[in-house]
Amino acid sequence: MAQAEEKREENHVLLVAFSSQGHINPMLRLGKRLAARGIHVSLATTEIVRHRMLKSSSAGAADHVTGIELLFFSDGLSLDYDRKTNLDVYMDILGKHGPSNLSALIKEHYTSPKKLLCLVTNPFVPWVSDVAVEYNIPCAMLWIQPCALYAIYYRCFNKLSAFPTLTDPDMVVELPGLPSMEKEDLPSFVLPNNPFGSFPKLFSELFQGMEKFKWVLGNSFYELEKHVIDSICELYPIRPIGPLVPPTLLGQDQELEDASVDMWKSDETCIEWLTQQPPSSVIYVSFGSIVVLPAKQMEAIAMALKNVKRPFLWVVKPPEFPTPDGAGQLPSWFLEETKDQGQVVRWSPQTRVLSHPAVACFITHCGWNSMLETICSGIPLIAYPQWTDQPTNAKLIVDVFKIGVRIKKEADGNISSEVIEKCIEEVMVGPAAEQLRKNAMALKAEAQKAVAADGSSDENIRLFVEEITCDSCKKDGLPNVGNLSHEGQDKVSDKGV
Ligand SMILES: O=c1ccn([C@@H]2O[C@H](COP(=O)(O)OP(=O)(O)O)[C@@H](O)[C@H]2O)c(=O)[nH]1
Ligand SMILES: O=C(O[C@@H]1O[C@H](CO)[C@@H](O)[C@H](O)[C@H]1O)c1ccc(O)c(O)c1
Repeated sequence: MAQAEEKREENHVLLVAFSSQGHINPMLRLGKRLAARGIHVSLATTEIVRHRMLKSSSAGAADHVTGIELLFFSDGLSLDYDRKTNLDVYMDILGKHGPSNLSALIKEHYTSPKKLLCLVTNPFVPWVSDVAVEYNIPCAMLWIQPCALYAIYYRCFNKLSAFPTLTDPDMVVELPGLPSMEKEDLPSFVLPNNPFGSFPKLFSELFQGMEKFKWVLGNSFYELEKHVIDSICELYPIRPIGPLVPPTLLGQDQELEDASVDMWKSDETCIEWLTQQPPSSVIYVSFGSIVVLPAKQMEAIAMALKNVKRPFLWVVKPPEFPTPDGAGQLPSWFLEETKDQGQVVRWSPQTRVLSHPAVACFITHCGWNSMLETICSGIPLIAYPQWTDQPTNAKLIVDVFKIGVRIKKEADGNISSEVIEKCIEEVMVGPAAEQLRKNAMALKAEAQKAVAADGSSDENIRLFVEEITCDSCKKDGLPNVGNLSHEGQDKVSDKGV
């Protein structure tokens, strides 16, 4: 036992993630890249994850993911509490109980916590940096959204730029390295009508206290977001180390195992069905793990899919708790009237779907994991963003990456099936569609280059490992330098920021 503990502390990094699949999986993939460079890695998250993992698989344990040990602490709520509907309460209770429960977990599992090389946290659990201070361990943050969002929040919550207010809700926001943004392009948490008070509070504390993080790593790649990455490098640099997606999507060794958890059991039958479809013919539709669309919007999508008469694969994830008025449910006529046209599943093996040759495009809520997976599959997107980072991600898809189109809402906030049908035709037929496909394939190639040996992201991981393991850096504290693999950020290290 004493020997095992000693090993655990030697060259060891502890990752701490918020409980959602889209937050844990990029952390695990970062863990895998650190492990490939000789670091021992564990990941701590809350008990609800263990519960969901056990429910989704036949395995009797949830203690390891491809060599990464999983540790769990309580978020202070019972397992059957509806965290999604009561998001503000959840974030508040997690912020109150998380720090002491994580601290107790560290004490229980590590005899000398000080020997940990680093704690790595993600944005929804920023208080991990206070636990790092308690044990005198350096702390890094893995930013799990586009670097653009990091730059927007940094400027907004440090009051460095003007953002919409109750008196000027329609102002256009101009920020360095980004296109002009109207209110529908901004993250919902910075808008005056945002109903989730916990997030502006959390982000204000996070972005006004960035000095607690010695490193900010980003799940993105330099070539994808160079202008905005350069624009923030003199404020508080972010080093892109992604995309953190399964190795098979990156053209890496097919034998390399992915590091990820599944909180829902995926329906593999859709892969057999895809195999029977013509190449580049299928419209894939999914809104991720959290979004539940109102009945009217489900109806508009259903109608559009039926009318375009193309094969489709639609993920309709049953809501975990009862929803009002048929939200998240298929219209009653849909399955019967489209039975020879498409498939509906409750949860798909999404990365296998996106890289399947039969898939032509993806109608998506624009969660960042889904977007990165699509970029790495080289297919165009149809953006239908809902909240948080998604509106800005949609703006990036259309105006910066130029790999898709966006479903425009009507004045009353609803969407019409005609508009969706038009978007589908735009990404599937004609010279504009051809250009989107070309752009998507070019970004896929850039993503593969970034993570390959000596690529920009690989170089940033190498640098991070060098810095967390270097004795003099540990003792003296590190300058917060950005990505040294390109010119813009070299300037920062010259100035010794
Ligand atoms: O049917 C599905 C839908 C989604 N996903 C995965 O769930 C994650 C969703 O993360 P994202 O950031 O896109 O959105 P969120 O669900 O967090 O809103 C992605 O990795 C998807 O590959 C999946 O495996 N099957
Ligand atoms: O933010 C939540 O989940 C998703 O995270 C992705 C990475 O940050 C993001 O790109 C995507 O748009 C989000 O939907 C999230 C929020 C609240 C909650 O209770 C969760 O379980 C997850």
